[in-house]
Amino acid sequence: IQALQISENKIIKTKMLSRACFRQFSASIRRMSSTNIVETNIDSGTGFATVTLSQPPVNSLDKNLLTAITDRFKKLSDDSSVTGAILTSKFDGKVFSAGLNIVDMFQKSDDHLGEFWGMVQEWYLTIQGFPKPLVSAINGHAPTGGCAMALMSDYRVMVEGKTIGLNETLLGIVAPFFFADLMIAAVGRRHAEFALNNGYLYTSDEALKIGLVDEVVNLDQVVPTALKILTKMTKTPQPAYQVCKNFLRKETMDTLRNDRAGDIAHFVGFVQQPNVQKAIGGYLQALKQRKK
Ligand SMILES: CCCCCCCCCCCC/C=C/CC(=O)SCCNC(=O)CCNC(=O)[C@H](O)C(C)(C)COP(=O)(O)OP(=O)(O)OC[C@H]1O[C@@H](n2cnc3c(N)ncnc32)[C@H](O)[C@@H]1OP(=O)(O)O
Repeated sequence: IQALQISENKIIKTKMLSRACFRQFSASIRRMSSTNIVETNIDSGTGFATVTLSQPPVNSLDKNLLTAITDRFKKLSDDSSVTGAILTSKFDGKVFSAGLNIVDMFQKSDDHLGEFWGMVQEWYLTIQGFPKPLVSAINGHAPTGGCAMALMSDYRVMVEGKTIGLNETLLGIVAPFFFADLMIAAVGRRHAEFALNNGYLYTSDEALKIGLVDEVVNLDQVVPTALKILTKMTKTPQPAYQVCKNFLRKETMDTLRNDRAGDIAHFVGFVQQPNVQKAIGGYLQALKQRKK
């Protein structure tokens, strides 16, 4: 009987302990009501939000994902309990993001293209204007728009052995001016001209050499390294951080804000050209056939 009582007490203690652990865990990690394509967890101890892009197969930025990311960052901006954020991908070791969804630019009406580009503008203005420290944990390939999204963060930690770059010209399209300015801000005009004109995709190590990313680490160190630097960045007095970030980024953002309709018209006119459509169609086909 005594033995039974002891083991029952042990069970009760174990249950109490696991409940306490659960309470502690749920108190420290808050899961934001996320869409399943953008998962967000907030650590209530540090106030760090981890935003994980989770749209299979490659996080291509279609209308749904652009809207979900934009909404998420707007909420994180407004949430005073959030001190900073990490942007990463669920498909670690594979793809951070494959950039804008090419299907959204192929054989579409002017209205579809216009709406799509309006969402691209909003996505750019929201992440680039995110007032808190933002670190990209680039845990896979980041071509074109995936690279642009990483460039919108304040620090980039990349996994070894993958590729990153604004390689639009290889598709027969041209990176918009606000992508180009992101590259110029990171690597300077000389490297940016070479990178954009030639649609150059950099390996992680090459990207580190020109300053396109700030650190290259192995896969299991990507997020921990991003957290370490975010901890440092959030120690800077935040009103000063925000004012400084806004001041440094304002000019290009204002150029876009002041003529969003003109920029949309420019995009639609450019993409609807028969030779551009032909190039996009050929590229899409090549992507599909790569696997065969
Ligand atoms: C007069 C002068 C005016 C100048 C004006 C300028 C105005 C603006 C002009 C227009 C600007 C447009 C800007 C565009 C920016 C972009 O972001 S374009 C996006 C380009 N993206 C890419 O090139 C990346 C392509 N993808 C890849 O390289 C690879 O998929 C990968 C390395 C990311 C991953 O490789 P892997 O893991 O092997 O996966 P895959 O088998 O290749 O792909 C799986 C699946 O996804 C499809 N897919 C891949 N990427 C995209 C994409 N970006 N969009 C849509 N779909 C994509 C791929 O086809 C596979 O589909 P299936 O499974 O075969 O169906």
